[in-house]
Amino acid sequence: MSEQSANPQTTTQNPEETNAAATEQSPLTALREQIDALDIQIHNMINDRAKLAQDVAIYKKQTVSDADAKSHKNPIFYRPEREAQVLKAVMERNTGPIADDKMARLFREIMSVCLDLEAPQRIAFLGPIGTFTHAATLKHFGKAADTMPLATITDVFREVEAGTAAYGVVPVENSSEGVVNHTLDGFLSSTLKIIGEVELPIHQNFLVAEHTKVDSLSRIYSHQQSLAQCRHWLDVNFPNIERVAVSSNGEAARRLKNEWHSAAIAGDVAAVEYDLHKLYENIEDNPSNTTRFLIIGHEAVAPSGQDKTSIVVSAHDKAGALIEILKPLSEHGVSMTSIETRPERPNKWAYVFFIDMDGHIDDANVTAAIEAIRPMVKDVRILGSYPKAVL
Ligand SMILES: C=C(O[C@@H]1C=C(C(=O)O)C=C[C@H]1O)C(=O)O
Repeated sequence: MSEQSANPQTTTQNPEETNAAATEQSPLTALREQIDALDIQIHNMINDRAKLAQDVAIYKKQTVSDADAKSHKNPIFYRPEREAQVLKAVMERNTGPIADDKMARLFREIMSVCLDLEAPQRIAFLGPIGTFTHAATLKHFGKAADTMPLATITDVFREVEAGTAAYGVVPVENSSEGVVNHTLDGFLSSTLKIIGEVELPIHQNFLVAEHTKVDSLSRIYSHQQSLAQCRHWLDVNFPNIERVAVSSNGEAARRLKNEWHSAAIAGDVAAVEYDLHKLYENIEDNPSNTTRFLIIGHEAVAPSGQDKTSIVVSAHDKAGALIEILKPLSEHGVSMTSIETRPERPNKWAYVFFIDMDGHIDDANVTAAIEAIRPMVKDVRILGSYPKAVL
């Protein structure tokens, strides 16, 4: 992004319009003058906001506790609960004509650059560039984040654990394909916490490059899940071209560079990254297809007012164990939002349950429910309390 002066005072005009305005000011010129005047105010206010964020950064540095300073812990600049509250407030007070979610996205980007000014944040994600996880990363952290594509979910866990990246983004479930086992299993061998979630509607595009000969297409590349999500559309529109599954949608898009007879199925981020043209948009068979991603990190998150808590429970291998575990939740009025079962490796026929519930671990009823589960099971681990996805 280019550097801009902190206090813009000048405006530029199209010379043709300046000539027209010399004789009589056109309504267009008058409207644009008003826009220019507002832009100056908005511009200055954004920089004023950024200066306050810098003051917040100074405060955060000063208030790192002595114990933390001794163990060389850095202050925590990124505050997911505060960002969720800011975005929620934007949506609640918005009166239009700009839609609530679009207005929130503008503020998302403003916060992204403010946080970057406080301290740049490196975010590892399941790559390569152009995947839906990349899109989810930009949606959650904004475009100022220093993003780091990695080849596998295990790599994302590892780099965040090692501190190479402050946070990581991994897919956890798709509304039509189900859970991503690698991500759930990642938590079984890691001490990382869940610090946020992001939901992304999955829209697939039929992409071609500048040099593609659209009339003689013979091959289409995509990730196997995306090919499956567009199966019916492909059967109807391109029944005879070869479908080739590759490691990711980003990789599919990348391959078009050297091939004139191939197309790719991928999302918007891939189209932009690889300079491809959308021959057809929204070609997914199920238009409400959504993927949920988790943000992983080291620090616990304070309550935002609308939170979720995730736990993993290792149950005793006996009949009725699950029913027993779920009872304390309803007894304490905690609503469970999802449950997934995974084998508890290396033990044969033993299982762990990943349970998501409404509320924060600081809420008395959530703590009470979890404490009531504890004596019934081999182990309970709190994976994290974090703000529900806002955007
Ligand atoms: C300014 C702060 O730091 C960061 C930037 C925020 C913002 O620009 O509003 C919000 C939360 C933090 O991620 C803060 O903690 O308030």
